[in-house]
Amino acid sequence: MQICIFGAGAVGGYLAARLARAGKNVSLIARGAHLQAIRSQGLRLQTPAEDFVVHPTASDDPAALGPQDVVILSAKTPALPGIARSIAPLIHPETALVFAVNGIFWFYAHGFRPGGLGPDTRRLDPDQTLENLIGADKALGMVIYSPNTVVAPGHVQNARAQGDRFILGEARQGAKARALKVASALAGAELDVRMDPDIRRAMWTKLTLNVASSPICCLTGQTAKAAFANPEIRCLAQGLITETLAIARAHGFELDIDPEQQSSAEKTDHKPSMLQDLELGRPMEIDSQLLILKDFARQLDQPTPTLDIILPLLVQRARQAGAYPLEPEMAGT
Ligand SMILES: NC(=O)C1=CN([C@@H]2O[C@H](COP(=O)(O)OP(=O)(O)OC[C@H]3O[C@@H](n4cnc5c(N)ncnc54)[C@H](OP(=O)(O)O)[C@@H]3O)[C@@H](O)[C@H]2O)C=CC1
Ligand SMILES: CC(C)(CO)C(=O)C(=O)O
Repeated sequence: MQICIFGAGAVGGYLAARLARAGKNVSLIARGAHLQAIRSQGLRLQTPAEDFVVHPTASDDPAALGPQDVVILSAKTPALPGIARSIAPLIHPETALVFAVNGIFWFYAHGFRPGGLGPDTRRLDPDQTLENLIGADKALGMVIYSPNTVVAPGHVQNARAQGDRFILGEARQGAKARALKVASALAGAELDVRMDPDIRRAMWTKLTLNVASSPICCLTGQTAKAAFANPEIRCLAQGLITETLAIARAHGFELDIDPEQQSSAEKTDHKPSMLQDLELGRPMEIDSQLLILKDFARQLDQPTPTLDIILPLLVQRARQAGAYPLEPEMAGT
């Protein structure tokens, strides 16, 4: 099985390091100083429990790697259309394309109409680049519980001693052939990969973490552990989680999540990936993690009073850092 990690940054680097150490046939698409470092010194993964270096093949040119059985795309969502435009050399008719990202998957609405009403997901693939160049039939989603940071070129740090896990499911409701193939490709690499035929439910569950930690950590400049130690901020986090649970419920997903417990779930000193992007002035996932929630809510006339306060502040902060476009966002904030 040929596995390629496209976007071998924090999460992709974590996966690539574990797969390479297990002797899997894994290659990476990376770029810039990170690529140079991986080529010259290898890819280093440091966790609270271990620290090791692997030497997988790495390139910035998909044509140099050729067709793959599994491609894991683990870049920030604003980068996905650009990746789709360059990915053709990695794909053969049976390739499984795994979107290992936070937020609402771009393929969310594909073939899925709870209650007959399909949510409007245009914000996630506005030019339909992903739909046209990849297509939901080949796509899988991966929900990630693994806090990682690229701390220097070629060097990924993981903040959790144990408990990292990756949930995998196909975009197409009821399909499982590709998911089985990916799970078997990833097996035996010290990765806790679980298959879930209802990947949208797993996605909503994870989003109830990001909906609070992403904006609050960006606005405070702190980790979730530090920011949520303040009871008033924890209360704000619970408001965001409660609104997200209501949106999920209205769209057909009743989640058994207690906002109070969920707002205390983050116990590591990890800076959320959105805060990492803000600090580096890199495109932030505000559309796919947050603004899309307002689209979903508006479609069913649901109020989102807490999101309505937080999101304009976050967008303003992101624009000031050059990490979000200046033009008005599609559905306003
Ligand atoms: N980091 C974390 O702890 C977690 C992240 N996630 C989610 O996982 C996904 C990936 O996040 P994360 O790993 O943090 O992201 P990173 O930014 O660390 O890594 C993405 C990598 O993709 C590279 N990339 C982007 N576009 C291209 C391209 N066209 N060609 C080559 N390389 C490219 C980036 O390069 P460059 O830097 O040059 O742009 C970067 O190295 C996100 O959806 C995030 O929300 C989920 C759980 C935890
Ligand atoms: C690990 C976690 C949950 C932290 O918020 C995350 O998803 C991220 O960093 O984007």
